[in-house]
Amino acid sequence: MTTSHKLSSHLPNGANGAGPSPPLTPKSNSIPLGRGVALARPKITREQSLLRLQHQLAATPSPLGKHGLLSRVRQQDPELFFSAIQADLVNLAPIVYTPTVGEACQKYSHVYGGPEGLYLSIEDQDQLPTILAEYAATLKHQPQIIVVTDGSRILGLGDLGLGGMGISVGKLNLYVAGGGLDPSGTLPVVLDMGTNTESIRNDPLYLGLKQPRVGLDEASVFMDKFMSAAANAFPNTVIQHEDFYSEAAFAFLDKYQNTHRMFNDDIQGTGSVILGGFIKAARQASKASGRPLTDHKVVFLGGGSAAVGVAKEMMNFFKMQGLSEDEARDRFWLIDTKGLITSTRYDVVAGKLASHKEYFIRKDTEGKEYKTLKEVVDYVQPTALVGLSTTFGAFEEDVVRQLAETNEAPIIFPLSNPTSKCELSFEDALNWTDGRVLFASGSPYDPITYHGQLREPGQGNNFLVFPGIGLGALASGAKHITDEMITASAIALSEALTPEETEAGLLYPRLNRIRDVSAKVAAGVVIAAQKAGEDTAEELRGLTEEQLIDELRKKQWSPYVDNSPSTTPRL
Ligand SMILES: O=C([O-])CC(=O)C(=O)O
Ligand SMILES: [Mg+2]
Repeated sequence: MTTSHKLSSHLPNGANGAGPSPPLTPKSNSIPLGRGVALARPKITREQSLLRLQHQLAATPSPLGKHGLLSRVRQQDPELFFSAIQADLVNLAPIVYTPTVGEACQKYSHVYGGPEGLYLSIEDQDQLPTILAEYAATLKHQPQIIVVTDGSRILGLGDLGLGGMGISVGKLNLYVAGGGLDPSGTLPVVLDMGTNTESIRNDPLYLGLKQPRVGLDEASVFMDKFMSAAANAFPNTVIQHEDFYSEAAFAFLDKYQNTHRMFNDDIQGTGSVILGGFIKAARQASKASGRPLTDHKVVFLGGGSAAVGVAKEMMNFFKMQGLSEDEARDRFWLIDTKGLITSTRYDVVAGKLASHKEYFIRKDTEGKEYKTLKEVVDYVQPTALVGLSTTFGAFEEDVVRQLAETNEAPIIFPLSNPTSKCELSFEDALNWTDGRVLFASGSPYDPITYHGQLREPGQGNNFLVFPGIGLGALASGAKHITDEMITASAIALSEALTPEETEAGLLYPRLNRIRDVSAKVAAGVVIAAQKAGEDTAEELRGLTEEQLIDELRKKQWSPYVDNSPSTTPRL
């Protein structure tokens, strides 16, 4: 076997990526270490450090520049980093997370500023147990959440190979900022199996394997080795799968869901957050139209892992209204790149449809094919349109206007990320529906004053649930993350809005309450784990939802507060 790196090349400096790095030590030709050195440094308060960082951010014009600045701060001083994020989450989430994190992944090898987690190459797959055991031995605190990607489908930006590390780091930042996880309990991982993006392979600065991505069979062998090495080295960890291409995402979820404590954020996290938003939107729309909740019809543009995952999760809405599984499935129409997925379409007849889409094949189209979104909307007359197509502007004016003609309150969720892939902007959505739209996008849009009224867009991004799912699984000591736990996270999210937020017509709680929201979602997950008999945390049994939320809230980590694991059990 060829080994391109030494073992140590997998290991980040000091602790893990988001965890504390060792203090900077002076080089040998500078003043030697000692009390005198400390006295000879400027005396800086935390407030000054934070203020300086805020000034530097304000003076850095580009979002990517701000992202780079914050990444460097996170590596040197995580408490300062997280205090800055907590002080201004609404403005900084789009910098450390979607949409800017997408650009950071695209340019990862160019802006690389040092290791941020574990970079595991398929060439070293047989050494994974050693690599992870050695890594575990360097840590003071074991990781609690691992986010792992193979970089094969980063947001809607395609195969970015090793650059996918950026998304693992970004997700874990929100686990800390939004969920209250201790940063020393986070471990970002990228599995490098090559990349199918030629321009990346040809880039002299590219840090990953310069070879085409291995096929699913080889990837599965590597994945097996990773999952078992990770479970052995870190037995209490929750593993979040992120941004694997659809086929791999479904295959791995299917394989590990019942054997490991894991979930797939794109299939299940996105599914949950959209179910949560749809529960609110469908109620509002039915109130406006007077039509029953079971009458909603949902057209999806997109047939990837997120689309199928979301549609399956949204079926729970109809089941909650008493529909059977078949009746619930019947409320969905999925369109992929070849049009509406029907039983008579040529690739379906030829048995060439990707297996994850089979569940949603329409059998009632009587041999007719519907190629475009417009044709499908004409045919179905839906009440809701969901976009997971990664096609910018795909919800065109005529389609949106038509939806507005047949619905008092049209539900439109253009969910593709980042903003450069979004199907419809908030502004167009308002203008083309006379302001009647119930809107949620995956990436953030600013509020807009429409006809004198301030309108706030929903952001149906999985960050509203994945920290709660991970923390709930962790706190309950659940052996696995069941479908019921995922659905519970969606229901908890839909119940997390304050009366004022509901009154303002919001579909999701405001981001500045993310810590409360994550605790509420996590409590829902804990209760579902207890009901399913999956939990092992006996001390949480018998607590009410309110008591659970209190417990979880108390354990949330904050910068500069000594809630280290030695004194307080961590989440
Ligand atoms: O990262 C995000 O913003 C949401 C997500 O998982 C994706 O788009 O793949
Ligand atoms: Mg994702």
